[in-house]
Amino acid sequence: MARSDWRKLDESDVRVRPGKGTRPRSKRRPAHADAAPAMVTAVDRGRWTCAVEADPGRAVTAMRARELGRTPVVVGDRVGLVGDVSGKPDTLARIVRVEERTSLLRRTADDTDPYERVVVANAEQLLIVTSLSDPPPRTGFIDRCLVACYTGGLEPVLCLTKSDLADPAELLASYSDLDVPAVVTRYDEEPEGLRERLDGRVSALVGHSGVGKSTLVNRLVPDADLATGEVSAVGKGRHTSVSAVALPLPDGGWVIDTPGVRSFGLAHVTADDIVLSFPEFAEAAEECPSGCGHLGPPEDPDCALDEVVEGGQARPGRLASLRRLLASRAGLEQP
Ligand SMILES: Nc1nc2c(ncn2[C@@H]2O[C@H](COP(=O)(O)OP(=O)(O)OP(=O)(O)O)[C@@H](O)[C@H]2O)c(=O)[nH]1
Ligand SMILES: [Zn+2]
Repeated sequence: MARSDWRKLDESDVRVRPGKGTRPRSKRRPAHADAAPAMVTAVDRGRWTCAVEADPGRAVTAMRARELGRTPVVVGDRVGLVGDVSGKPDTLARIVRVEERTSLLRRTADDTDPYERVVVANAEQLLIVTSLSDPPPRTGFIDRCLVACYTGGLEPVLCLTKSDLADPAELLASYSDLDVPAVVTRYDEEPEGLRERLDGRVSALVGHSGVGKSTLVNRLVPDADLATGEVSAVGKGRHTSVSAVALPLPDGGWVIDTPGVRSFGLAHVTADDIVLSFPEFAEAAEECPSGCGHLGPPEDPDCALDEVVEGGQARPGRLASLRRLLASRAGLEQP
């Protein structure tokens, strides 16, 4: 899959190599060469929970070193830790380094939070959890997730739940032209296909309330309730974690649950960003008039993408799917 130039989306989110800025190198910096590599698994009010690479079972609580300034540090970030990394009660390590991110998943701004924020860094794939019935699937949501994947550098995976209630064939058919991998699950069967997909990888999960995401997470991660309970005990009760949390899979890999994430910020996404994820159309898009939205006639009568299909270099279904994604982005711009 061609990667779009998602790194340009928002400089402030991606300024992840501290030390390159205006701040002079401090004398202490060389000591950070042996900072312990770790991954952020949870964030809660100025404290970061990290899993040390050498011993992933050890949960280390850390603060952000002053020299990092306001560099955002989110779940999935690969960091360097110094200080007390024993993970013993009442100890506190310091995050002195944040590695360059390989992917970004960004949340839409809402009323309580006027800024778009990175929710998860470095996830390799996004599991788009959708129930086949009760609640019925919403393709608009799926499409927006796909755009977030293509522009954020994640591989999308459709996870269709509750197949005991409805046949997945129709929904699968409507995504077949996008070549999105899909797994189908039901709660009375072991999710073996899903386990295989997740094995050894870092995967974020997103889905609307009621689609069966908790049911899945509990199945995949024994003691998931326990793990989330620990980090979400912020006066709201054990199971109301509101930010992403990474949970270790028993055989290696992580699932990052994203409670409360209902959609993704597409405000900075351009039509070209999306087209770049479709290699067969990327070149033709350069022939389009500037500012072309690539929707085709009547909106974009001179769009060059139709010629790719007419010339037999791409399936018509691919262009239709691409344009459906483009339209879901364009729809956001209307009041
Ligand atoms: N028929 C059927 N019901 C399911 C399946 N998976 C989950 N459910 C039911 O769907 C409801 C919602 O499941 P949850 O796992 O709580 O869904 P969720 O997406 O985590 O929703 P929230 O907890 O609200 O975030 C529950 O009543 C589950 O028992 C399934 O495969 N088939
Ligand atoms: Zn065009």
